Amino acid sequence: TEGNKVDYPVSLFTNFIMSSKSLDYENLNENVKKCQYAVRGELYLRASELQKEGKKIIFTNVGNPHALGQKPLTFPRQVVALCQAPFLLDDPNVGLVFPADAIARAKHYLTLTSGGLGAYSDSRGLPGVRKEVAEFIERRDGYPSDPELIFLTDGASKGVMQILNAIIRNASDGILVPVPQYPLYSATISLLGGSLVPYYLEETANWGLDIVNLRQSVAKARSQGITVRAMVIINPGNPTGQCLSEANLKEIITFCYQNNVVLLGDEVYQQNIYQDERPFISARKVLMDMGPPMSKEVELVSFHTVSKGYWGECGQRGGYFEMTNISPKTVEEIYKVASISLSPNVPGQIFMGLMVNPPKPGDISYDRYVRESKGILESLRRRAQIMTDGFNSCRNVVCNFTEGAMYSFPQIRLPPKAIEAAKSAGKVPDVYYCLKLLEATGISTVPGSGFGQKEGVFHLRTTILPAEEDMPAIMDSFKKFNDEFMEQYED
Ligand SMILES: Cc1ncc(COP(=O)(O)O)c(CN[C@@H]2CONC2=O)c1O
Repeated sequence: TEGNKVDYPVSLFTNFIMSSKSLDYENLNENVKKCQYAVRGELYLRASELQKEGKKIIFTNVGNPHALGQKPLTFPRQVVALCQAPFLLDDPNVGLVFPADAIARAKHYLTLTSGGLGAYSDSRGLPGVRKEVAEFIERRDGYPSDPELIFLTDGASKGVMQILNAIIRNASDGILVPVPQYPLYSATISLLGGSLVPYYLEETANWGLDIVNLRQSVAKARSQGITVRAMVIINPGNPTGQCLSEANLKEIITFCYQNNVVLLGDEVYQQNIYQDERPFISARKVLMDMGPPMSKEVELVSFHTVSKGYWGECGQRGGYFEMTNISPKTVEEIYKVASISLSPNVPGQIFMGLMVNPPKPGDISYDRYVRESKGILESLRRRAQIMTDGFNSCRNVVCNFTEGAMYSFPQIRLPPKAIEAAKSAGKVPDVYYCLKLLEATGISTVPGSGFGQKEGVFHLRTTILPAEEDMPAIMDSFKKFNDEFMEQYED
């Protein structure tokens, strides 16, 4: 060296400049590159670009009620506000702004935490809130529930990922997923290097589950060397909105018992029911009703969230999963992995506690809570009907009624010339159609191909969340676009 100048061999720099960087795309985990999540995919990105260019966009791609104007329920926000700012509780005028039951509830939750909302909780969540969830399940199903088998999570998504992570060992492990499916499942299975085993819902049977198709899917997977380990049900369905009947659930539980498959019951839309023929019944209740051996043998994990229902508190990231007939050693392992992330977010946990244990008759806040929640649910039911009727008024569109959840999933019959045009544009037909819809009307949807669908059949998914007063105009705008599209491409 001369003085303090260090002469490095040129090869070192050459290597440095020539070799790609660790986080360059080509060096990424292949499973990361493989996974897809259409709900915030190409259409959403294009809609965001158009919004930046000043176009008015109606983001009906995500089940995100507050982003579309739904007001939060008052009581939970009062309680969590006081929990977030406990110094307000010391203000002599607090009772002038907050109702006594909200004040009392906030004080209760603060005693459950170990130092307020800023402190980590147990990795499974606050025991006091897990107890509230267990009591909710007992009231709902009529069977005891153990708080020790309930883990609170940052939204149901994280719970689903934790459980799939525990199940999937390698590419030979198959997970049965309903198609059309919510792409949290396909994306997570890809990310974890497992195999998705599709079972097709029958659109002409109101997206009913066909047990024969289920058995065929399993047989095909096994012939390919796949071990089917778990079965996902989404009830009510996303994107399809169907509600499973008690008979369906009995068939599914029997199937899981006969095939030694763990049932993953995604029940995040259990509050979102828009018809009376098939009210929500939990997989756990049906399992317990069936009695031994199944009620003792069939492994079940049930998921719930504060993001849906008439709460719509998506951003609070509150969720839980409950484990039934899962071996204690496995529960410990799942707890061990949960502890890596230290703690689910505490405000989200409190929202979960409030959702499963809302104001009761006689409470000061009860009337307002019932008025607000009933109002939201009744409006969602009306919007589901407006949207279904709007789609079915178009000659090339057929749409099953949204029995539950918060989506409409119409089938769009595309003429050959449109399919040709899509091909020339290098797009999947329903992506092409949804992009044209977006450009013409600002309505941002998700193409059916993002959820999986039968070959040669095309759909789009939209939510029933736009404000009720805007719904007729939105459906008129859709109908106008669709009629013009068909004029252009129909033979
Ligand atoms: C069936 C299903 N399970 C789980 C989740 C995740 O919920 P968390 O918010 O609790 O993680 C969603 C969210 N639905 C997405 C979000 O909005 N639109 C959708 O399709 C869902 O539809």
